[in-house]
Amino acid sequence: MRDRYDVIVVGAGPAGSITAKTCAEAGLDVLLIEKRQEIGDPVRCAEGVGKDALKKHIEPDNRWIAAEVKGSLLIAPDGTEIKISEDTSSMKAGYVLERKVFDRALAQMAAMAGAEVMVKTRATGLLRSNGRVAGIEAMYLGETYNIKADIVIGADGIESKIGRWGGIDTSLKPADIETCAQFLVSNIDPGEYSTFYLGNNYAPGGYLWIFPKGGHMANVGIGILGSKSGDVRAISLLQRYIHNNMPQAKIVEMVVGGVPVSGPIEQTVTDGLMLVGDAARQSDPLTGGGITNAMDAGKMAGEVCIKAKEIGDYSVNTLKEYEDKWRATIGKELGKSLQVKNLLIKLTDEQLNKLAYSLKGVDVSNMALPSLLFILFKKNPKMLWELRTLFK
Ligand SMILES: Cc1cc2nc3c(=O)[nH]c(=O)nc-3n(C[C@H](O)[C@H](O)[C@H](O)COP(=O)(O)OP(=O)(O)OC[C@H]3O[C@@H](n4cnc5c(N)ncnc54)[C@H](O)[C@@H]3O)c2cc1C
Repeated sequence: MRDRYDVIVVGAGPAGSITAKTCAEAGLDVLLIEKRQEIGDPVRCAEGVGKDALKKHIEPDNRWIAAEVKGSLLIAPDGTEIKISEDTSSMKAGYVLERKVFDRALAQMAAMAGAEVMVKTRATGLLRSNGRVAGIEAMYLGETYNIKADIVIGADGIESKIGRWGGIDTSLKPADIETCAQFLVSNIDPGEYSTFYLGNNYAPGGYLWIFPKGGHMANVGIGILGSKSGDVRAISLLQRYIHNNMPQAKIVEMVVGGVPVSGPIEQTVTDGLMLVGDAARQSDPLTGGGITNAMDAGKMAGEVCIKAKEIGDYSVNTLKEYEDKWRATIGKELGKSLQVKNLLIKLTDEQLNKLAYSLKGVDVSNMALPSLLFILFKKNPKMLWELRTLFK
């Protein structure tokens, strides 16, 4: 480790590794640090991604693809099924990853591009110079180091402290967090679709998912909205579901974690600092998916670092280009998803059933989620009136 870099990236998840790789490929001096001793482990993810969104960044590799899924199956509270095919759906159809291997492969790409990678290295504070962020304080093997940089990237996930230390408000209210519990179970046959169960009985303000992982295994999890859960815990609902519906299942791994579902936050850059991925609350408020958004944002942030280095300006004036770019792309989609989520969480189970019935006789199998929503809106204008602005 040196005492100075062009860019320091804190957090070696998908956001951090893609940012580091993008910068290193352009010849910038990059340090990528990860507080855990193994990149990608423990997993905090259901590991579903869309094929096309992923392929923009990395060639699919069987080392980290656990299973391919044909599409998504949405199950209404009364059991009515809606099947959407893989090709056009934005519902996390495509691959179910082995994130322990995937995250490491992304960090390896950053390393191969020239980034220095350090594990078991935790950012513990930010350095400042002339009022701007100018590096980090880090803890490595019990020693504290001050490492300077022109730009610090906060890619430190939902638990991000970098933003707060940099004076950016990243606080999340209970209504902004989906609290999740998941078991990797074996001895089941989950089929070839990612399945989503909706309804308050399964998951208040969220959903229950079953993602096939190949070899008679699946990620079975529940996410519930902090503001809707009351005394109910995601883990208890999950245990009940497994007990009642998959008595033969053997639990081989457990995951707990939170997903930010706030939609776009006010600010993600300041002088010498940018936030990417979950640290910037860029996961989808409707689906909870954040892997490919994190990668897209990492690429955008990396490109802006390169530009900043070229012109020698690391102030918010230059870094703001990243904020403008992600808001115009990822941010727009997050805004729409937030609108849909905010309506869906208000619907009763009966209303959800009604929505599912209204698709009877309609072939939705090759429909993308926006088209599906449009049809639902056309058939249920009163119930979905709040969403009318989405279809202008
Ligand atoms: C239960 C669950 C299920 C999910 N399922 C899906 C899904 O199916 N599909 C999907 O697309 N998304 C899913 N997500 C969301 C997805 O996991 C995240 O959106 C994604 O990992 C965000 O990537 P990231 O790089 O921003 O953050 P992370 O992957 O969280 O990486 C942040 C990294 O920063 C490190 N770090 C934190 N603080 C410090 C520090 N001070 N110093 C050094 N390192 C630090 C952390 O250890 C971590 O490795 C799920 C999330 C949960 C909790």
